[in-house]
Amino acid sequence: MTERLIKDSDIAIQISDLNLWYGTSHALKDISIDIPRNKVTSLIGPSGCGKSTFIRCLNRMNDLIRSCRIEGEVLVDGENIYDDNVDVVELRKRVGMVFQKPNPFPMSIGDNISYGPRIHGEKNKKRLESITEEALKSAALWDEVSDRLNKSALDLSGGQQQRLCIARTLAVKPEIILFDEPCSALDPISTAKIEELIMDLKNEYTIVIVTHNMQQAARISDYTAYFLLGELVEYGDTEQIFENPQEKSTEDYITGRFG
Ligand SMILES: Nc1ncnc2c1ncn2[C@@H]1O[C@H](COP(=O)(O)OP(=O)(O)OP(=O)(O)O)[C@@H](O)[C@H]1O
Repeated sequence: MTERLIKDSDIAIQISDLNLWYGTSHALKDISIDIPRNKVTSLIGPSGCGKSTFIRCLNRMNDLIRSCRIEGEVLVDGENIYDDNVDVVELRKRVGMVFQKPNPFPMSIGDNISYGPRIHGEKNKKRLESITEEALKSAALWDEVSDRLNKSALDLSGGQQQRLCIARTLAVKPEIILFDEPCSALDPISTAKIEELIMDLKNEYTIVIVTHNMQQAARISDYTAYFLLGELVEYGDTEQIFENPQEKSTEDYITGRFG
């Protein structure tokens, strides 16, 4: 289903007629969807429906999969990210990603954050320190780690590691942050902290999140997209999707009748 519910000037990512195959398996079918700027958009749907595949298209993470073939357009700020001349490293700086399992680098907390800015050319020690502090503050982790920036990131709790990964993403100043089930490995308290953080971050960033947790989608997102078998079944305002779904299969899914 194609629905243009976002005003042109508010669109951060415009996806048109996106199709994706893994070998001969057609995993995403004719997806057209506009993702709004400075909002949280959730992608929901039963296991295997293509949510992760879709979110990975938004910063070309699927390029790393050899059997994968993509057709269609993904415009970020009007530029097709699948054009031949696109610098993928630069794209992934603009469109950051946080994964399901926290994946800090095996290095100190401080170095985890300054690593990205350093590889993108920042060498000034003072500036790196202030970028690190700012990113950790934005990720609501500074107070917990400011006295141990030189200690290994691997000694942090799972929830702290995930906030560290968010800080690491923020440190390279993205425009868009993709979250692929960021809370699925976390306890309820850490989950609540990440949800609060995501809601704060939308003031400055465009957020897209894959979640299995429908309460989470309802709590934190402005817009929700429901996928089934590689198709976008329904997309709309989160309240409308949860309270007044237009499609029977959306209703069946959100009321727990299947999936
Ligand atoms: N690297 C891959 N190679 C081949 N097929 C893949 C690959 N990754 C995913 N698929 C297939 O593509 C389809 C969509 O998978 P995807 O992981 O995107 O779904 P999902 O909705 O994110 O599922 P889940 O909620 O279980 O994570 C599935 O049939 C899956 O088996």
